[in-house]
Amino acid sequence: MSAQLIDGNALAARIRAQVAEKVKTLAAPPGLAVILVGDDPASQVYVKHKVADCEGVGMRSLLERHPATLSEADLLARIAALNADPAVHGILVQLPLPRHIDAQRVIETIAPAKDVDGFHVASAGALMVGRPGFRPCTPYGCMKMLESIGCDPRGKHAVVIGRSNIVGKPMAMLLLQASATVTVCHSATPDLGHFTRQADIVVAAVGKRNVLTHDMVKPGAVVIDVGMNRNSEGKLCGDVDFDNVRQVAGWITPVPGGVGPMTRAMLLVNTLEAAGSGL
Ligand SMILES: Nc1nc2c(c(=O)[nH]1)N[C@@H](CN(C=O)c1ccc(C(=O)N[C@@H](CCC(=O)O)C(=O)O)cc1)CN2
Repeated sequence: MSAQLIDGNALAARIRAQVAEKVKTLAAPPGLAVILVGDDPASQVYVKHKVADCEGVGMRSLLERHPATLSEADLLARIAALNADPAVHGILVQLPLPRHIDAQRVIETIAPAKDVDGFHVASAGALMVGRPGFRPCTPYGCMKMLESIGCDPRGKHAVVIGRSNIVGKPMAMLLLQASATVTVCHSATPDLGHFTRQADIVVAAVGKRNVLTHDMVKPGAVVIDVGMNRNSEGKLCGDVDFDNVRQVAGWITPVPGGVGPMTRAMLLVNTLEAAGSGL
């Protein structure tokens, strides 16, 4: 039997519609500043979508494009100015940044109250101790996808493949907070399949094609694919061997059309929250 698809495009559209309804009730539209440094082609596409998403739900967006030669000091000065601007509720700096800029220092310069990416150490700390705060958009979107199919992580074994600060670690924390038993695997994990075969929920977030194959999945498991890679024909694909894993899994997210659109939708939810309103 083939797994059921978790349609990220459809769920994201529903969330955007809810955000748009909420924005209409506000005295002033929430404002999101999006900073792009350099000309990475994928980043250009993502920020274009983010700006369009804002407009689609009635939010204000402020896109700042800077050349790859922008100095770190100048970028920090721009963030300080946006921190002080009351019309800007959320600030995001598109990653990756050029090598000469320390991304962590940049993130730490964003006012925690405007950290709609949820990458600031204050947001990460709040997540760690279970306090309210901005949740990073990708793992937040993955949790919404689980909720949408009625998958309550409580008591389930979840395996997260990947330990990045923006996906793997916060994903593990969110699943733990939802009372899953969580295993985090990574590049130094021997025999990855030993762990994933025990999982009711697998989240693959390493950025490497075919990290998860059908023999590594428990029948009926929920498989969430965060990967964003290109195959040998240049086609977008995830970390999961989709065609084969879908024969074993119970639920699976596609790439494209899965986690990506949800990442963008949760950015809108965080921006709404930064403007003082929740869904
Ligand atoms: N400041 C940030 N930088 C980055 C983040 C982030 O959350 N904040 N995450 C990723 C990139 N990313 C968001 O910025 C992102 C990637 C992909 C998608 C998406 O919608 N993907 C589509 C396919 C798009 C395509 O055709 O290329 C899909 O999966 O259907 C949204 C957001 C790194 N940087």
